[in-house]
Amino acid sequence: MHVMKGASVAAQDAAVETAGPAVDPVRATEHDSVRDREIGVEQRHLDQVYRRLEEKIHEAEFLMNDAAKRGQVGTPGALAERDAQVFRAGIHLNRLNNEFEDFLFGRIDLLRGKDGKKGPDGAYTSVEPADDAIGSGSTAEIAETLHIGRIGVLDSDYSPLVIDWRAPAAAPFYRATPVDPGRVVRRRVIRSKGRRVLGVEDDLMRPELTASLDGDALAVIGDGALMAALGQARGHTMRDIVSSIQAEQDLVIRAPAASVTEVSGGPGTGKTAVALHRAAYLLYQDRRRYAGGILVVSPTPLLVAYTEGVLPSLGEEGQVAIRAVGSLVDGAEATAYDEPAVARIKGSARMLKVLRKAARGALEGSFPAGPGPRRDRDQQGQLAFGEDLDADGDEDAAEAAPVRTDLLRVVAFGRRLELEAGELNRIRQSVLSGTAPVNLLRPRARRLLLDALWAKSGSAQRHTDPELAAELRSSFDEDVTSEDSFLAFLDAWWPELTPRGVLAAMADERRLGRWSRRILNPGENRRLARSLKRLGLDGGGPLSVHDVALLDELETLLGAPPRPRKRRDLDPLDQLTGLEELMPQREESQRERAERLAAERTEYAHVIVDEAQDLTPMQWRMVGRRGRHATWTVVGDAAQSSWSDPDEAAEARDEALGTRPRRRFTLTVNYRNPAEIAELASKVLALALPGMESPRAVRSTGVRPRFRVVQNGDPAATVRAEARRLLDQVDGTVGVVVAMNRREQAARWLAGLGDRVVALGSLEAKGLEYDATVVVSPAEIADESPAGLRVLYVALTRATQQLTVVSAARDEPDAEGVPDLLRD
Ligand SMILES: Nc1ncnc2c1ncn2[C@@H]1O[C@H](COP(=O)(O)OP(=O)(O)OP(=O)(O)O)[C@@H](O)[C@H]1O
Repeated sequence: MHVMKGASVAAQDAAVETAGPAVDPVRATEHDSVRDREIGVEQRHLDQVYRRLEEKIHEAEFLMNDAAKRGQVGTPGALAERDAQVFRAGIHLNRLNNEFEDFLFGRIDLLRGKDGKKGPDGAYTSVEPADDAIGSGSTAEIAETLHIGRIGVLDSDYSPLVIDWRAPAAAPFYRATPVDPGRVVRRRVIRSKGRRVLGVEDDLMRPELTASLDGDALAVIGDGALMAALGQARGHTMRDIVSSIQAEQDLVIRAPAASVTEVSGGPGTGKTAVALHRAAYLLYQDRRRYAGGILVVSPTPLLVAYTEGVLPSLGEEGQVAIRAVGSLVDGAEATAYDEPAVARIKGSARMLKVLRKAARGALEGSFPAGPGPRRDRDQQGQLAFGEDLDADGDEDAAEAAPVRTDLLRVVAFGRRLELEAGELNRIRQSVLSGTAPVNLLRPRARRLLLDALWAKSGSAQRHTDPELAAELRSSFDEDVTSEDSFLAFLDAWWPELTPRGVLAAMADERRLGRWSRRILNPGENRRLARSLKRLGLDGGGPLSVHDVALLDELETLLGAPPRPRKRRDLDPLDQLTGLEELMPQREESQRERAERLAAERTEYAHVIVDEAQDLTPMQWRMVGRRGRHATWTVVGDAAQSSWSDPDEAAEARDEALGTRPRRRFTLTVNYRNPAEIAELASKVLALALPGMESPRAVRSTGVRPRFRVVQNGDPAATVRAEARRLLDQVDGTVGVVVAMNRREQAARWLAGLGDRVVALGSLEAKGLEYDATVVVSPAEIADESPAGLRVLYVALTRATQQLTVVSAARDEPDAEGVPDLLRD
């Protein structure tokens, strides 16, 4: 591997480890003994850390048992806190023993600081060295050594054995550079597995110094912890980057949480990794504030699955919800994609107007032959719309004959009273003239019906005494509302609408046409209606990813109908103290309760949007509703946007983020793609967004992308052969990226090749990475949608090692097989 940035002694070291005889044996032995000695030093430290952790767990367990024995010692809060401590300590030890390859991963050796102040973690706080820290002849003594790990551990004398990576004292581990070293002389990355230290890699931040530690010269072993991490084979899950976070990334991770943090950067610059590490950092910084939960919005379930393990590996679980944008609404797990033309309509801000009309229109007697939407509940309580109900009704409808909504007929005070279509319509319009959600207007509609019937009854004039008049009125209302015919009418005339029900009603092209007049053109109207047919008559069918934002909007427009309150015997103490909220429920543990609350949560304290460039205006509205009082971190790359109208989305984004001040960061280094692949991808970037700069690739492999041309029009054999070849070449995963409509075909092409290789539609490749990729027919991907070139750019930037481009005839490949789109 040829390293493009900084000098690599790692290559030499690798040679020592693997090539043996190629290196001078005497030097190699010396080198090895220094390395072994340094590994031994770190091993002793790690042993000490484990001893201390075990001690702490025993301490916590003892306290716990002791407290339990003595029953009522301490407040419930203190007991719960102790419980939580034992629980956390147990988790940590379990993890330390089993999961982590590198619980302790870093170390910095520092010069004496300007002042002698220590922070809460026991480390000196000064960033700059004391004026006399460097002696004559550039000699210096190491004054402080800090070990950095996934959690902080204090020794019994409160000296720091391990500093939490998120603590201020750990920042120099990430920030120090030879240009701006601060107090750091040597930065060491420690590789360990379980309780065993396997290796160390050092970077010298002040190579000009002759530094010593406890009288011995400071040893320097290898370098390139970053390069080692980047060269590793990729699996099906993302790894954390905690031991090699780079300075520009660290600035974002530790940015203050106020308002909005916006991060842009090209493919592979670590935006997703940075966003997840930031979530862990924020929780560490201010756990109380973020107890309100952190929501990470991810574009696809595949990316959710890919990134899900990162936070637990950083010691954080429970407070962070990573949700795909198609799963933000409870009960909706959408994975289907609409064709681009339909997605474009559903995502557009114009849909808001259509939905507003639909939400109200669904109520009106706009259905042929009088009857309104039939109330018909399935298990999920969804409203089903009768498709153009026949006025004659069904044969077997005798017991549930459709209720007329153009005439209300009741008997009250022994008199027959009627309201006719015109009057009913006037009442409805008057109720609807307000802006309140439709379902919440039902009580008002009911009241106006009663007013109109009361007026008809002529009873108002019977008493002049206001008290008697009021009494009479109230018994009139009781009389009317206890009549089945009135209740049945109200249910039919002002039914409780559900989002799915209204969406399903929009599948009728004529009806939708009325609601979308002058908003969508007839072609768009037809497409939209046709796509919603998938929901079925009862609205219970499968949703597309874009339907979910419409559902969420409808939920707001319709409003949750008022539910009758559950009666329960109130303990007067409950009301006085709110104890019910504070006390742990007996039948539910603290932890279960936390999980339940997290599941029920609809608003969050912090919202992180990954791949933000892809949110449509309607999706921005949906995400915005979940963070109305939140602080935000928004990461994305305009060059990778699969949304056709970036200006419209930017507007919706501004609306969601409001006027909160924004802090902007740009990441500039591509850690994923070797230079050879990045260079090829930049050709598409130049076509998609002329003038946009590509991020700088940090390494090069010397392996150029390969080009293959499909024979006889069927890509199966060519793609399969390439996938097989790449599986032999790399240790990790291989991704085959095709146009969306070839997804299923492509899975068949790869049948039997094992689970290291996967087929992906172009939109699904978003955010993911593989050791090697095969991109099939760039032209086909580019032609899929108005944003096709940007989608192709995403597809071409997924590989960490090797890339093969397979062209079909429409790609117009040249003699070398290079498709037209990728030529100079
Ligand atoms: N500091 C780092 N140390 C080690 N690996 C890193 C570092 N920064 C990023 N990486 C690796 O680079 C790859 C790309 O990171 P990530 O997926 O977060 O980038 P991204 O900017 O979100 O990319 P894209 O926009 O293409 O989705 C990942 O494998 C990540 O682990």
